[in-house]
Amino acid sequence: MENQYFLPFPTLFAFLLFLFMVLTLWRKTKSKPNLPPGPWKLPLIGSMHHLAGPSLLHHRVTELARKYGPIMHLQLGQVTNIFISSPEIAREVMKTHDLIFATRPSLVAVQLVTYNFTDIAFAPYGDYWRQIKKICTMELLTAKRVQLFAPIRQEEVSKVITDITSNVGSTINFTNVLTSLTYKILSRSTIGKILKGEEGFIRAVMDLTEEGAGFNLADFYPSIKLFRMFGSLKHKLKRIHQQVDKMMQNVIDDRRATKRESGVDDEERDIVDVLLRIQEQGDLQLPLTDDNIKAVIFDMFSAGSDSSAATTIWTMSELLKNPSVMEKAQAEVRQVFKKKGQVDEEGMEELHYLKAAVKETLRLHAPGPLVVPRECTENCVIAGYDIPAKSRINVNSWALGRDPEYWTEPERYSPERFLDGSIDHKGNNFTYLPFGSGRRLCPGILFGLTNIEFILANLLYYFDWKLPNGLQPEDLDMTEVFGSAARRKNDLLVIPFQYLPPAVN
Ligand code: HEM
Repeated sequence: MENQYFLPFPTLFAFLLFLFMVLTLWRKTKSKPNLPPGPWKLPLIGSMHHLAGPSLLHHRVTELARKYGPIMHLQLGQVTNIFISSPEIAREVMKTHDLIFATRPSLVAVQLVTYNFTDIAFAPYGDYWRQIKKICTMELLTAKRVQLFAPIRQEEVSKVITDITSNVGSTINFTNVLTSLTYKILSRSTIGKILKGEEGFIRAVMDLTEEGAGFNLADFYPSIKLFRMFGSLKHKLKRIHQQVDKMMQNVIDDRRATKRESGVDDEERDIVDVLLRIQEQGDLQLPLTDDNIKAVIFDMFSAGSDSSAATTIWTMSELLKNPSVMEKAQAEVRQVFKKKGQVDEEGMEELHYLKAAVKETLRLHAPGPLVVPRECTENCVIAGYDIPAKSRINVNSWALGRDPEYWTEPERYSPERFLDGSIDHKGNNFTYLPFGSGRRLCPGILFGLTNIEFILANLLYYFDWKLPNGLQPEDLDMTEVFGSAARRKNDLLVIPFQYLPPAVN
């Protein structure tokens, strides 16, 4: 009798063949995500060779995006990197799916300088980040606090005005003057003083920030632990970090000692005072350690000082390069403060043209041209493409600000395009993202802009400016470099001429 449980051979063969084809097809569609387009890859390094060469990273990826499209995939070592350069797709990432992209990649150098990611900028999305960001926006950088720092701004800016007054007619290094001024305002607002050996501290913070932002092999091969343990970077970074750590710990210890000795809890004058009060209250879900406080102090310097100095220097460069814009900005400042005889904080709200000029600077020269990288926490679909979990997402704010589809004559410096006030700094318009957008939006917008605008208003009120050595405005070099911020490659040299003598208070 024929066995009823066995199929005839041809039927069995056809069935197995069919099953094999279905499985192969399923595996193909299942295991190969539909990634965004991108350039060809080599084994091990992926697309890294496409980034080799003298071009800055944001310039190079903008060039590549012209070929591969506004959502582009670059495999860099083991890490999937996604570059975005259209406002619609930036909106999908930073607004529609903001939660999935609300964390940052755990970069090796950053781990050390942020005390194991317990700062604000690089803390992974979660309870700690929510707590520290809330402290930052509700306590450290509120409008009231920024206003309380006004006397610091006033004092430091007046010292610079006096210095420049004694150097009228001579060439001054504007880059140095403004880097130091921005640092001093930030330092006094954050830790209440300017540390001895100021130059050393600025240099150390800049070095740490630059090393942290720099290329590090271990970040592209996260599974190879050996890369994490070795490398010259680690030693250099450790050495500078130890210096900075010691300085910050001394600040905290001194402050505690002063409070103990005086026995009074007088008003909070700076960010350290606020953080120590919050630490002592002890009612946080996750208690604040001294390391957490140092991580936040470091963030204030690293996120706030180079970005603000670079913006002020770029604005001055653009005004010098565009004399008609300089004339309008100066006329406005001089008109607004004519009666008072000096620049003060109350009049700042009336400086619509100067504020538009700063916005225009940030469109063309955002200090973070690729915002700050985010990491995707789960598989998701963006613009119809699969984005695997752990991909690094880079929103190209430099390309967005220069896209001819959204900006007329994008390379022209024209503050007028911002005068109607329809575009704000808060990342609601995805063609303009100098401060990022969504949950990770920069909390230092008000503080940064208040400092930048106040410094510029003073410089334009008291002085006229010329380029040295008969250099014509159109010949001013605007080449940029990228370190801790996108800044001028060459220092800005200028000659001041007194327009009004500084006010005597
Ligand atoms: C012109 C000045 C500044 C610019 C252009 C700027 C830009 C940015 C950008 C692009 C981000 C990333 C946002 C994102 O991922 O969506 C950021 C984050 C941040 N900025 Fe600023 N920033 C400036 C000034 C400041 C200042 C003055 C401070 C504080 C003193 C500050 C503190 C921070 C912090 C703590 C973060 C991290 C926020 C988070 O991850 O949740 N920034 N900034």
